[in-house]
Amino acid sequence: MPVNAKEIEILLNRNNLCAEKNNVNDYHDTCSSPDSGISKSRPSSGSVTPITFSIGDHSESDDEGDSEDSGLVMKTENAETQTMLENLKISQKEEMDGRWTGPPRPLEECINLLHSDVGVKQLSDEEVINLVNAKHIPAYQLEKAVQDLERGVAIRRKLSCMQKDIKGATPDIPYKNYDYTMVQGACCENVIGYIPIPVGIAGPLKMDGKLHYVPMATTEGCLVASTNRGCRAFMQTGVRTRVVHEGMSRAPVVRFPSAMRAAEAMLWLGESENFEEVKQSFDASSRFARLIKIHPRIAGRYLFIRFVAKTGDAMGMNMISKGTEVALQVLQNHFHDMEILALSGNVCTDKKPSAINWLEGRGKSVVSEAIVPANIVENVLKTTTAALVELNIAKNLVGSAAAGSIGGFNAHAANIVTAIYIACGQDPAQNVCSSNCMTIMEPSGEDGRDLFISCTMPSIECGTIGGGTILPPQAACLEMLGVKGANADNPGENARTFARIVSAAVLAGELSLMSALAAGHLVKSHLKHNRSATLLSAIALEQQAANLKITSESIQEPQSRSSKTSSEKVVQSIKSKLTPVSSSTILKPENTLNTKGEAIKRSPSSKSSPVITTMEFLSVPDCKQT
Ligand SMILES: CC(C)(COP(=O)([O-])OP(=O)([O-])OC[C@H]1O[C@@H](n2cnc3c(N)ncnc32)[C@H](O)[C@@H]1OP(=O)([O-])[O-])[C@@H](O)C(=O)NCCC(=O)NCCSC(=O)C[C@@](C)(O)CC(=O)[O-]
Ligand SMILES: NC(=O)C1=CN([C@@H]2O[C@H](COP(=O)(O)OP(=O)(O)OC[C@H]3O[C@@H](n4cnc5c(N)ncnc54)[C@H](OP(=O)(O)O)[C@@H]3O)[C@@H](O)[C@H]2O)C=CC1
Repeated sequence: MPVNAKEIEILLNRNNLCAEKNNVNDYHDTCSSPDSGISKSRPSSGSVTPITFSIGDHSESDDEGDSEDSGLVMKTENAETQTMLENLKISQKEEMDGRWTGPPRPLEECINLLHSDVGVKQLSDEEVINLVNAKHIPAYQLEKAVQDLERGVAIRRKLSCMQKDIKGATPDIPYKNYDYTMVQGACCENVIGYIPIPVGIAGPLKMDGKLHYVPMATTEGCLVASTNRGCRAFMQTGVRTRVVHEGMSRAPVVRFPSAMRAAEAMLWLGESENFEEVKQSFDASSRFARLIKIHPRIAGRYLFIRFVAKTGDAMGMNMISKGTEVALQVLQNHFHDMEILALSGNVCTDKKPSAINWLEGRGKSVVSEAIVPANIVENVLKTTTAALVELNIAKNLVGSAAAGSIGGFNAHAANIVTAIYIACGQDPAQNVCSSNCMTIMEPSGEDGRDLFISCTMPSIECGTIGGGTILPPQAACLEMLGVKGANADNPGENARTFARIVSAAVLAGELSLMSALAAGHLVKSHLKHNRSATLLSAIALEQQAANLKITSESIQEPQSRSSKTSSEKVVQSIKSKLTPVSSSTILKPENTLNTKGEAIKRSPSSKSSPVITTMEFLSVPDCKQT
């Protein structure tokens, strides 16, 4: 179908909006939001949807967003615009090849096409949406229905844009050029895109004689810099690590007719031949999961049976859950009156704070240590061993005890664990127990000016295969650490190495943050690395403008959608929209208050020129200080 001028205008406007918001739009919607050009139109006959999207004739559009669109139409004389139009024509034609571009056809016709062999690809997005709304396609199975992963995601975005509450948000969530084959059936459902998170690198981290570069995905400025400084401090002497225990756990809750009967089952599990019988079934469920311990805990008629298993290179929750289900069948063969209440009874304990993981361990239990020479403590960390040791006792040991902490005898292990977990495709919810850590610092060397530091982390739940580790960017981060996937020669070795790296990186993070706290540098460093100066100066300008009572009409929505993604644009738009203050809006010097609410006395020079223009105001250096 030929592309008409109105459509191109609308597409261009959408494109323009996206580009304005993101500067890059190759992974964004060009047509996903009513705000960005898709209009409501009356449903055609056969359609059951109260609101539909029209990609065809927009002449009848009554969308309230239209006026916004028309205000943004670009002049076609512009050469750059012409090129964009041509590109859009081409891309639209490619997109439409073989797909219906006319007004939606009757529902019955679409249903027939849906169930035909080749027909589904011919349905327009609008027709697919009609089928979803008429409950012929579940919205969560769009990818399967249209036999195209990215198109399925794109249509779901259009559907979600129809929900009033979220329609404005979706275009800022990228979705294009992503490998959804890895996501389907493994990592996420009802997909509408992905969230890009900045990934920094800390290192080299010298650990057990090898250098590692540690990827960390975070939005907390200062965190990577801090961990990097810790790594730098370890460069001379290195970090030593050891995995001291290994075992993932799953603890179902079962119930018996009496507490005596529950006790009987508990004692039965303690017999070695019975353990062997259960283990045989458990181990048969996987090539890598190996039951090493059963730890039952009784509470009246309830029995919590904590199965502990090695899980090779996988974090192992799916594997161990599968094995546990089989093992429970064995137990039920012996105890017919045993009632299985749930496969997880919280004694596991997964993704919740608990003493049991802190005491018994879960996943990999790792200890790491390093000695930092006095000159490094003083020159790189800007503090002293004595100050660090004293602070560590006061904060990480006494402070955490005073807070009633379980496993939180550290400064910020969770920061490092979570950033590495997100980068490396771990289950981020497992940061809860994986961050259990006790940091110990002691004076070392002949004069006690060197620092001994260690971190003990009993429950690092991690893997290098399974879960999110299969996604290409996350797998690349594991690759950077040399631990991607299964270790063919020695299954489990990659996951153990990964756990050691996590622990060594935590050691680096602990050392650096504790040093910053001891030196009184925390706030200074976070104000430098952890606050958007551009955005804040834009906000400060807005506040200044408001304080100076510049007419509200002269500042039009500085935080409007089209400008909020670029703080520079906010500044620019404020600058461009601020007009010189007319004499009717001149501020009397005595009406101008400083931040303490006191009247600001103007200098004679400012008095001699009573009309303060906005540009003058913007150039006043003090305006940053609000
Ligand atoms: C920010 C620093 C590192 C500056 O530290 P500095 O000593 O002023 O920096 P420097 O310029 O002298 O450089 C020293 C080394 O730091 C590294 N470094 C320095 N700058 C960078 C950078 N931009 N990017 C990457 N690496 C950087 C780098 O390794 C460098 O060595 P070089 O390579 O030059 O020989 C320091 O002040 C610091 O570590 N601050 C602590 C920040 C921190 O740990 N934040 C974590 C979050 S706090 C929190 O969330 C938890 C909390 C606090 O609530 C928990 C609690 O209750 O305790
Ligand atoms: N089910 C649950 O209760 C929970 C699940 N999760 C989720 O579980 C997922 C992770 O489960 P997990 O069991 O780790 O991973 P998977 O479910 O992906 O299982 C690992 C798979 O890798 C195979 N494998 C191949 N080589 C190895 C090797 N060297 N070592 C170990 N396994 C190998 C295993 O084989 P084989 O089939 O022979 O075992 C198994 O099929 C994550 O997405 C996480 O978010 C998180 C918490 C709870």
